[in-house]
Amino acid sequence: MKASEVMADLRRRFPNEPEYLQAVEEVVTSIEDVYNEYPSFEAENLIERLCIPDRIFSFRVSWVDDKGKVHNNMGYRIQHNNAIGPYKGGIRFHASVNQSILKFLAFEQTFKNSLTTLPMGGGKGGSDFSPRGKSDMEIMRFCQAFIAELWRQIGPDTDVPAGDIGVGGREVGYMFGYYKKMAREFTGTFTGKGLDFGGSLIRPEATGYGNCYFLLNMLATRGIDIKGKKVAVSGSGNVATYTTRKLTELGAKVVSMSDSGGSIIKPEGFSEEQLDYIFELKNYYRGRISEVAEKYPDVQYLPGERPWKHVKCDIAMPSATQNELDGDDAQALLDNGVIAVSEGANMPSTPEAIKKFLAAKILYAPGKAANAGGVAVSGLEMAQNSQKLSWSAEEVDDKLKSIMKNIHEQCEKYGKEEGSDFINYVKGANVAGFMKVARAMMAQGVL
Ligand SMILES: NC(=O)C1=CN([C@@H]2O[C@H](COP(=O)(O)OP(=O)(O)OC[C@H]3O[C@@H](n4cnc5c(N)ncnc54)[C@H](OP(=O)(O)O)[C@@H]3O)[C@@H](O)[C@H]2O)C=CC1
Ligand SMILES: O=C(O)CCC(=O)C(=O)O
Repeated sequence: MKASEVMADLRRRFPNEPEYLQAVEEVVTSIEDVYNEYPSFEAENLIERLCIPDRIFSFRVSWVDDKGKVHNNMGYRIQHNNAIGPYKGGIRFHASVNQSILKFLAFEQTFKNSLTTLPMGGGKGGSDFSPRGKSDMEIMRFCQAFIAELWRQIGPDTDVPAGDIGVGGREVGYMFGYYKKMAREFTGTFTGKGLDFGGSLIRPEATGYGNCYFLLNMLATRGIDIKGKKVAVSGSGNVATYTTRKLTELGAKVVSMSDSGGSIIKPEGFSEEQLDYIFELKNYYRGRISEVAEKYPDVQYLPGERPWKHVKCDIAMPSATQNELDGDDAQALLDNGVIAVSEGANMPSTPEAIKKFLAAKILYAPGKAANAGGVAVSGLEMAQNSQKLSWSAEEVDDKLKSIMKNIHEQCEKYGKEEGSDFINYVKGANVAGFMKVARAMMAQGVL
């Protein structure tokens, strides 16, 4: 295959799906050489079958708000690839959700899940419904209406959803409850469930903690200690807040956080009290990040800004959303001496930013490797559910550490540049993730 021809064809067929095309281009470009070493791949047009999702469900979700007004949102589930296990991936509720965004996420998820070494295929779903400002009853009615449409397409061995932006424990609980009622079964069809009904210890922490474990593995390749390092984090949701918890435990200093309204910065690092306040504000009270600066005068709020250009840091961990760090942001980080970028979010760096990080040969980990801890612990939750057992927090955390170490090793194996010590984690993650899925697809015939 020629990556440029594959992309030209996909651009012609899916012209209005920029995020999907962006995610696919990165992968096809990185795997082009290895793909061409296996003529049987091309003979079975594997690349096209891998890039185009197995199927897409889209549907209207009608629900009634607290005042009796009827709203209609769009709902989707993308079942991308199940060569190595049931479709698996989160559900996103955010006003910006569309088919292109979910197709990029489902595509990325396929390679990420492969990297975990657990038997999970790739999928993603969601809705353009925004949970912000909605009451618990409105959220519940929306989740029930969403699952009323989707429940027939998912199941413990078919497709296992979980959380993502705008979907946390509360939403998973409502969706699981309604699924259970419709399907008349109590199985592990969702992960990220409450601990009282089949959830796994460490699942809420897993994406943020896993990213820190991956970062430690990267820093170790250059003999760098994380203690005292300044870390710019973006976002203030599930991934970002557990990232800052682990960073603090490891002795690093968090110098920024953000939400869709703007960023907060503190060049010498937030205190533990401030980070605890942010954790509660965002996870329990659903407040705005600007409130932190109102409470603490030594914290600066920058409305409408992303943190990257505004505060010096050694390490950046973008943990909010896609394309939140562009070429100019990357240049500012590099000018300020950044040594590592480890992505908590999915595809937060634009292609221009990635090019700059790779050219500067800093430690740069793409989301599909660095944030795989979340779905990995989801895979462990599925294993516990099918065994009807719960493992201790220590056992799950140990498994998470060893999965992240293994992902790092796979990236090193496929991404180390010849004649140098530099590891191209983008290439490493894409090739390693691809090879396992490709072998499984070849063994199963043209489907
Ligand atoms: N949850 C998980 O287990 C995993 C999540 N991820 C990825 O991590 C990222 C964060 O997810 P998660 O923490 O779960 O989601 P949350 O909903 O818990 O938090 C999302 C955070 O990002 C901010 N944000 C969302 N959209 C935008 C936007 N368009 N511009 C600026 N800020 C935005 C939100 O701000 P606000 O509060 O204003 O909306 C919030 O601070 C996503 O890319 C997700 O796909 C990856 C692997 C696993
Ligand atoms: O836990 C999961 O199934 C999915 C997590 C997720 O959405 C992701 O890895 O992007």
